[in-house]
Amino acid sequence: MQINGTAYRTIWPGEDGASVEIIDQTLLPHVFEAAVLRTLDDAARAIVTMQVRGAPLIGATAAYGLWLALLADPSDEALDRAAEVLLATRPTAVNLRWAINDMLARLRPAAPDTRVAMAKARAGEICDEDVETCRSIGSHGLALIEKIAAGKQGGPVNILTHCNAGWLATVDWGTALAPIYMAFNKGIDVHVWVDETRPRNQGAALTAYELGAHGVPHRIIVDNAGGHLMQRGQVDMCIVGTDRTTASGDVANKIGTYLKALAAHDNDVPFYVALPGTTIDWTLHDGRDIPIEERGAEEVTRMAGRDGRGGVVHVDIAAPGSPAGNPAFDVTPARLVTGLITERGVCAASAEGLSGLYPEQGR
Ligand SMILES: CSC[C@@H](O)[C@@H](O)C(=O)COP(=O)(O)O
Repeated sequence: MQINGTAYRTIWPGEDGASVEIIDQTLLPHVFEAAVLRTLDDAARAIVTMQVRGAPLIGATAAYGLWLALLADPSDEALDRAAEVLLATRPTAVNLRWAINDMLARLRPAAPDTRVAMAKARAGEICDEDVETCRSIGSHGLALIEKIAAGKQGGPVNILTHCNAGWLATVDWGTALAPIYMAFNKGIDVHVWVDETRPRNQGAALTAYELGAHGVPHRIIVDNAGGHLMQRGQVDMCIVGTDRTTASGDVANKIGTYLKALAAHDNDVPFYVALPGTTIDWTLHDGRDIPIEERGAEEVTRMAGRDGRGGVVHVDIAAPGSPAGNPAFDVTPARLVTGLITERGVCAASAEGLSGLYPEQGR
């Protein structure tokens, strides 16, 4: 996607041949700046501190993290240790495990002296594949938006999204936002309701930033506004991303997604989830088995922002001394999901729907 006329991906190999660059998402929307990762620890830290975030991008960063580890030490032991370190960074997004397993399956049989080049090449391929996958998700989701647009008596197609599942959460295009970008590019009148997505505000900070940079009409709303807007007929469809989808179509996504799905169900608003095949955990059938990340209480009790001079400020918003809980994801049961938008097409959120699109997984 373009920022100020320049096309960017969210991650790319450095020109020195020994580093990886990322867009530092902890500085957005105020500062657009790249950060340089030179070591395994840099890559792991970037995932833990959420300089990079979003399920597909976490996977891509882990793949490059393995390459950085091998640059320092291409031995079997170093490879296994690096995989362990990266796997421990965040628990919910299964793309992390997918990318690490994909890399290990190719790198373990290789001789240490060929591993480094192989690792860099495969990490690059994972990124390229992610871009094409998201582009396909966009085309399949576009057809759904077009259908809704055709059935409307004028006015924009109002789409509600939660958290950030745009190009910043992937290598490019995004998952939930890819269909929206394609609809906008095609001249369809779209308007996006952007859930602010407390406590880290990925909606207000990142989704709004992306949509604004691309010129897509949008409005930021507080997380609790969605149900009200749906009751008033002001939401035509919801599209969200996911960090892990079970083989039966239960969907883990940013905390608050489940409540939006309940409100959508109650108001007959279609609720779609966009995902690449790498986000499906074929080993799980019950969404209650998905590990849910518990994050620090300070994300709930304090708000971070910028003052007029661009400095970071933290403001305490909670009663001093009150404890806080911070589950980062929730699970929306398949029965509340209208359809899954994948790179292979749209299917029902069910075991039958998913195995129909990915028959090789059943073998
Ligand atoms: C295409 S990304 C899908 C999800 O990863 C996204 O919706 C989300 O919940 C991101 O959570 P985050 O905690 O910001 O990594």
